[in-house]
Amino acid sequence: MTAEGTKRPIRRALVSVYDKTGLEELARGLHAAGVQLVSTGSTAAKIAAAGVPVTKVEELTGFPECLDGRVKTLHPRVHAGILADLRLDSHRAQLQELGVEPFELVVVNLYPFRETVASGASPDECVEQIDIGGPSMVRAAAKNHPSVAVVVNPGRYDDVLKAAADGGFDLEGRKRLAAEAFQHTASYDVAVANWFAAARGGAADGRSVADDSSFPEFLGATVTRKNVLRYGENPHQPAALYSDGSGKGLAEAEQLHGKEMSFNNYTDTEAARRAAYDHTEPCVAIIKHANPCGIAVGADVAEAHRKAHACDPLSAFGGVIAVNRPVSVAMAEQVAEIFTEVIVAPAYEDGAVEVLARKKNIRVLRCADAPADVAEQRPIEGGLLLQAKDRLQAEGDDPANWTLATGAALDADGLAELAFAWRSCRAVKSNAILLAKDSATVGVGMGQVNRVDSAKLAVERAGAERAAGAYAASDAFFPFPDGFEVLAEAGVTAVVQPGGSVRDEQVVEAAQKAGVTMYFTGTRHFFH
Ligand SMILES: NC(=O)c1ncn([C@@H]2O[C@H](COP(=O)(O)O)[C@@H](O)[C@H]2O)c1NC=O
Repeated sequence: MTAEGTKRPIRRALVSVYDKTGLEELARGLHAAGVQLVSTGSTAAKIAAAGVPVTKVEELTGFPECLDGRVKTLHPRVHAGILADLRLDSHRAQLQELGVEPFELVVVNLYPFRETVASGASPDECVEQIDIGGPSMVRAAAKNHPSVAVVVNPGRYDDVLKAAADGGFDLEGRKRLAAEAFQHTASYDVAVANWFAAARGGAADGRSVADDSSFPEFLGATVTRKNVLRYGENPHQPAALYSDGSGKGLAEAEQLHGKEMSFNNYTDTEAARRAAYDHTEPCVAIIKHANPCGIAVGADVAEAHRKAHACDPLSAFGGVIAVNRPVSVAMAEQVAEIFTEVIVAPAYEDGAVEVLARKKNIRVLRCADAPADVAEQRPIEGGLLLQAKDRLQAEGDDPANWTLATGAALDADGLAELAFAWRSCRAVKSNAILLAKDSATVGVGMGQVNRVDSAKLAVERAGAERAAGAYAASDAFFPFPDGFEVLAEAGVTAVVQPGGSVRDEQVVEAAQKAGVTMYFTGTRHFFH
């Protein structure tokens, strides 16, 4: 059968919408195309006010809308009209017997449940905004797509009017609309289910009374495909980008210039933003393969960028840059000199994008918000792991709370240097050892399966001159003195580490012998 042959002329439409955008034009257009309209309370009132004839659903059902709108369309005269499979003689005959006329079009959009929750409304108000009749009609019409077209999005009204004037939607079109409709109700129900899961027990801190954990018993997510990417981590891996619909975060960043973002660009940019926003002063983080090749803070972003780049100019080639402040023209001029894959910032001063855009390929992203404090998910086969985000801790990450394990206490400037090293170390993956000077990284050791090799790498990267007098941070404790000794031999001034090893005493003794100041934070920041 041709697509033309599968068309279903639209004679009668059921319209019940919370969001009344475009409703008058839709009603006028449908009426002009000879479509009879049946509608609920305020939707019908608006259609009538636009001068378009409309039958109220109450006239159809012979039953008043009641219980504050909880029951309007939940009636066999409505649902039989939606669910009759008009391909079947038996269904058509039954409709005739029952005196029910079928609908060929259902236009519905739902009560604003998410928006009501986001507004901080009371539990009762949120519950009242759980639409029942709307999803019932949408699901019924979508199931019966061989006979009915269903529309849940005002953005589709132009298509509806074209179809109404042109013999109706064909089967392919009705299937597409049905798929959209089920996505719409699925995402709506997930929002409701998540809200219940979080609210169950009603504890103010969100804890479930059932098991006293802060984790919901049910975790639903609906994401929609935003882009198909060229490929994934490797060219033989197909990949795509999905958005959670919040309109926020890296997935929704605005691209101001440059080639399409790749899968690896996204993962590196995510890591770069995490690193840059760990600092409160103007900060620039340069990332390659999810690890920093330079992080620095400065009086302004141009200074921070110069210092971050100087850490490891070789590795910064082709890097991803994140900034926690608007990019100035001065910084843009510097970046434009260096091959850079991506730059992401909350904003760009006038003229900065134009300077960056001198390079054809650099991807320039604007992402207004700081990274959100959301729980982290990691899929594993058969499930996923969920953990709270590794936030900076008021206790262990504030030098005021550190314990001096050995050596002379640092003055305020020295402590600030060590605190910079500690905060930056959080951005380094697997056995992180980081050397810093003048609030800039100078040597980063990462990705090793033992801490000694990371220490050697950090020292080697820094070079003898920069390592001497540097401030060192280790993301986790030294299990033996050997890793520390590599740093001491290189001449570091001070080391900060969580402490907590069974051999802490030996490590502290080694520091004492070497005359190196050592602080314990009591907090660890693994990052894998
Ligand atoms: N209960 C019902 O029978 C019912 N039928 C339709 N609705 C919803 O009522 C709204 C439209 O109502 P009105 O036309 O009165 O503005 C739509 O969002 C629709 O999804 C209902 N409301 C909630 O469940």
